[in-house]
Amino acid sequence: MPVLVITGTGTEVGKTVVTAAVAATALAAGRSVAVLKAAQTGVGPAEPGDAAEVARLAGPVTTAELARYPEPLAPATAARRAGRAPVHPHEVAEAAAKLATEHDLVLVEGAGGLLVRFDAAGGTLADAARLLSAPVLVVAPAGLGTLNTTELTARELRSRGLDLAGIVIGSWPAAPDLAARCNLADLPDVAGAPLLGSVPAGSGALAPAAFREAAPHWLAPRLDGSWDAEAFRVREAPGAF
Ligand SMILES: Nc1ncnc2c1ncn2[C@@H]1O[C@H](COP(=O)(O)OP(=O)(O)OP(=O)(O)O)[C@@H](O)[C@H]1O
Ligand SMILES: C[C@H](N)[C@H](N)CCCCCC(=O)O
Ligand SMILES: [Mg+2]
Repeated sequence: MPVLVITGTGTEVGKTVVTAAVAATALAAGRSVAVLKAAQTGVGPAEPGDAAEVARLAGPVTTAELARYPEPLAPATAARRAGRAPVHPHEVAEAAAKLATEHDLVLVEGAGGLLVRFDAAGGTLADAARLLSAPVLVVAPAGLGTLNTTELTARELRSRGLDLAGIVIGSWPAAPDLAARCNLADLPDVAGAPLLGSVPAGSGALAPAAFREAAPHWLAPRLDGSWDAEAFRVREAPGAF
């Protein structure tokens, strides 16, 4: 199934920008793309959400959002406080599977990190990935502190039998410090999965045409949307790093 679940080590790590880069790369390779934001929090009804931001940066993708809660909180908390129905993992999986029948690639962006709760029963994006048997891409920051949160995320994925496709650095600094430079060797090691790319800091502010032109160069070829589940199981590090 052409579904890639995009999670991160936390919130504000660049999941949306990475999702846009993967979408732009797949579009440039001639593939049709859908972007599903499982639950959007912290955005008002008339404001663009993450899926709209992906479309703005990447180009013509189908966008979908299962629920929107205005308070900038975990989806389960925001739903409870709003007195509204939460989004359950099976609904995320069903929506992604439906989009997958009509698109070459479906990108599912979570909210915050992997174990952020979507419903009162503790359902998470990991549960949706499991229902979909979809590989998971982990977006991580560069710098001191990322090794621990990346390894925790990778271990949790593995303990659930999920396929960790690889790591992408969400915002690679123009002047990387010692810790960031060392991350290039250490992140794949602690994650047990390849570093599949890095998006330069500030890329989210590029003009869409410049973003679309540059995005394929930030990612390993396997993220062009032509991958299949088998290809993603290959664990060699990309030459670009
Ligand atoms: N490579 C980048 N270039 C420019 N801005 C970036 C980049 N990465 C992250 N940002 C900025 O950092 C902030 C967080 O990024 P982003 O919205 O992608 O986070 P997220 O991981 O998707 O968070 P959420 O959990 O809210 O979905 C945004 O303001 C975004 O513009
Ligand atoms: C509001 C924010 N930008 C995200 N949409 C939601 C992040 C939830 C994080 C919850 C947590 O880990 O404490
Ligand atoms: Mg986001």
